[in-house]
Amino acid sequence: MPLVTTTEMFKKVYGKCAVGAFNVNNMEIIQGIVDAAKEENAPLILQVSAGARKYAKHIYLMKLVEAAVADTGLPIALHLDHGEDFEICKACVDGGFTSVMIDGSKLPFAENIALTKKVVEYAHAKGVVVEAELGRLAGVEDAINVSAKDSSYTDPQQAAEFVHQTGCDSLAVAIGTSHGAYKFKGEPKLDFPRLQEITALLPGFPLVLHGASTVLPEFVAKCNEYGGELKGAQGVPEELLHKAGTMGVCKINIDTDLRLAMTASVREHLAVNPADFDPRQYLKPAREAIKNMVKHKIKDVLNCSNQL
Ligand SMILES: O=C(CO)COP(=O)(O)O
Ligand SMILES: O=C[C@H](O)COP(=O)(O)O
Ligand SMILES: [Zn+2]
Ligand SMILES: [Zn+2]
Repeated sequence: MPLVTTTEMFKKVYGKCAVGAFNVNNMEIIQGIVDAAKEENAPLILQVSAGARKYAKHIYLMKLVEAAVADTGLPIALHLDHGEDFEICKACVDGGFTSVMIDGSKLPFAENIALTKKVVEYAHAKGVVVEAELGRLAGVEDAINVSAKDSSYTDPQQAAEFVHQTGCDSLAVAIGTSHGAYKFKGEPKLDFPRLQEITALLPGFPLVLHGASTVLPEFVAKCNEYGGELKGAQGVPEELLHKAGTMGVCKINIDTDLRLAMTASVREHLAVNPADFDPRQYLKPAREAIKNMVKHKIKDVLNCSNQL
């Protein structure tokens, strides 16, 4: 089984649930994630950021992901996360990725369209699919006023126009999520009426939610218990993610929860076993922590077990 694109996965899950897209940076992270997906018989997207490519190198990540496919037999999509220009998208298309994101969300509307279109033309000619982004995932504060929200959240009419003009295969939307471990100051909220409007204007079209980690309290607590300093960390509640998965969101991006699971495990292990110095002693439980967390996401939050 070669790497696959997301086209068939998204068709299969549309309106029912979302596929988990997990950021990968090294072998233990990849192994923890794919072992979980294998046990859940779930579709899977592994994504690589520009930072991950720089840290681990394209070829190492590529070979590790190919090894994961050979080892598990799972249909896995390999995706570039937040490609910021044509060149990095081209490098990933040419380098064996099956999906790329061109993130022109910081550009004016017309420039975002032009850049996305250019990437779509190049990628589609090589059988690679393209995720684009419209709207800004700024940190959302409780007191955000309506006009600030209107200028940063995805405008439904613009979303429809953007998709028709660019020919992109999926679209990341801004409805209240943000990247990292500090997503909300007050009560976590997503703009579901806005999501509903976008879905109504783009029926059957796959939407993507970035910044969708839950920032699981058990990992935050464990980090803090063993010397960490994560004060006020808060993510997207699981039931909101589950709901988004029934409203046209087909891909849910998770990175922070992987980082927290791994760091909590390493901190605990080294605190409890101060004499240990073999990396395998602390990376093995860290890999296991990632696997258990990802299984929980797939099964209980995204609801995409057995969707192959
Ligand atoms: O959107 C993401 C990667 O593109 C990750 O979001 P989190 O920071 O919420 O995990
Ligand atoms: O959206 C960002 C992802 O969490 C990737 O983060 P990174 O750029 O630090 O690898
Ligand atoms: Zn973005
Ligand atoms: Zn993102």
